[in-house]
Amino acid sequence: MDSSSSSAVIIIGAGISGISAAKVLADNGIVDLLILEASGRIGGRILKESFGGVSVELGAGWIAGVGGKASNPVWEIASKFGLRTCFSDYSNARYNIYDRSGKIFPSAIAADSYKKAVDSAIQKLRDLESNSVDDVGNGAELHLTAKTPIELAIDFILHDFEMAEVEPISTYVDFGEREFLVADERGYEYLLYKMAEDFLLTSEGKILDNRLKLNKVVRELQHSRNGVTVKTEDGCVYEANYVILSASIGVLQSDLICFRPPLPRWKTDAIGKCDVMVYTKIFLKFPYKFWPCGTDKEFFIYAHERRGYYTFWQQMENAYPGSNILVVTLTNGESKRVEAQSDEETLKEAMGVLRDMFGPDIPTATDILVPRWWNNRFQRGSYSNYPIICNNRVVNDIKAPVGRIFFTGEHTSERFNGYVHGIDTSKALLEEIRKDERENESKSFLLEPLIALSGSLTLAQSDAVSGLQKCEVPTQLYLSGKLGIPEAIL
Ligand SMILES: Cc1cc2nc3c(=O)[nH]c(=O)nc-3n(C[C@H](O)[C@H](O)[C@H](O)COP(=O)(O)OP(=O)(O)OC[C@H]3O[C@@H](n4cnc5c(N)ncnc54)[C@H](O)[C@@H]3O)c2cc1C
Repeated sequence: MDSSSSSAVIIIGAGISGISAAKVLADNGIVDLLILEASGRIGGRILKESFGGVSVELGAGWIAGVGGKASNPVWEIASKFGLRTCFSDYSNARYNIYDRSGKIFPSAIAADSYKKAVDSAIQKLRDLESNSVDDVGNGAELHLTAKTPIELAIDFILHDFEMAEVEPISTYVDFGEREFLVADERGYEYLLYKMAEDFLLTSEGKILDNRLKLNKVVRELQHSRNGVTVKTEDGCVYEANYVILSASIGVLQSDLICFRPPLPRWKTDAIGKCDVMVYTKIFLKFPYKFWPCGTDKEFFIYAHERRGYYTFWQQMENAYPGSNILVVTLTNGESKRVEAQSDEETLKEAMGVLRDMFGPDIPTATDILVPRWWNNRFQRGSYSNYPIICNNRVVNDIKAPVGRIFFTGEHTSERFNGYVHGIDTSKALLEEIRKDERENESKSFLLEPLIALSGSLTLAQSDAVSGLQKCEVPTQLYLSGKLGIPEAIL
């Protein structure tokens, strides 16, 4: 067991943001780091699992935003390491909408319903914008008028899926409107291992570096102007000058990590304002295909009077020919409901829906996989869901440091929250450390006579001397926009 080891920086969480933060620090010569990860692996919400003979992505599955003027950095890394991907064409989904008797809605009706839903949502969005309210809910306002099964189904795919027509999606705006599904046996997480290889000791695909500690659940962060003490569930204690916390917004909203002293009110208020989206991909394996195939049939939709009831389906034939796998996506309330029931019950419901669409004679799935992101105490949901018209202050407060604790993770990115890429990493901390070093150099020069004396002082007195090398400027100055991050903490 580690007892009270000390590092320059402790990074909590080894998802994409924790690993990229560590890489930025290491690339800049800060190698005295420690990564504490609660689970037994790196990757966080980038997670593959073997299912039905192939590798499926339970978390992030798509590289969203490709083909535009600017290059998507995740796409660049994926291309560099030869990750196998498959283009996803959502544009036909609206022409594959099934009613409960298995009939496909005529394309004219589907197109018309789709246009009406988009127009009405855009109009409502404009109304909300012109009301200049600070924070406007998470989309519920946009879909109040959907009533019939087809309207509800379209509404679900417009809002619970990102189909660019309604809310401008920053990944599309910045990087292009194409999306590629990762279909690689090594998984999306392979990119993380390749990133880690650059700065951690690895051998044959395994990370051997003892600066990465798995199964270390951080339960307490005790912080002061001098540093941070990190306590883990197994009773270990680690000291650091700084901490970077990459736990998800759902975890920050839970009581998993206790802060001593508690986080200030502006911080907890901001954390509380961000909604958590639950997004669940349920995988079903069949003995043979009974659904129509082809590139224009990759996605299909089930129109039911209950919004989001097994609405959005994807067949995996384009990604993995011959795999005979279907994926259905549930969100929020439906996700939580399904997480709480047995997989047998979920299988029964899903088969009921498939039999509505394809008739009573289709075979029952031989296997089912139901991820449980909501009930995972290291995730508590799938990704952050900021209000549609959001005062930037909320995101800024969520990412602002508190003393020596810095925050990173998808929820701290103004433009790309909810996605794998664009995550703010440790550049702010890096500047802070550099500044700290410069200040310490000049201050220790000035304090040399005092420090020389400290040999004859009591412990408390010498602490006070080292305390003289620090000064505190309220983090609120950072928040008021008067200071940048480094100035705010020093
Ligand atoms: C179902 C699903 C589908 C998605 N689809 C896409 C997609 O198609 N495209 C896309 O770009 N993005 C997608 N995302 C979002 C994407 O996965 C995330 O934005 C991204 O992976 C978040 O990375 P992160 O490092 O910020 O957080 P995480 O990956 O959650 O990393 C945080 C890490 O912190 C650890 N941790 C938490 N608490 C503690 C603690 N107390 N002590 C120590 N460690 C702790 C966790 O175990 C975790 O490993 C999806 C996510 C989900 C769940």
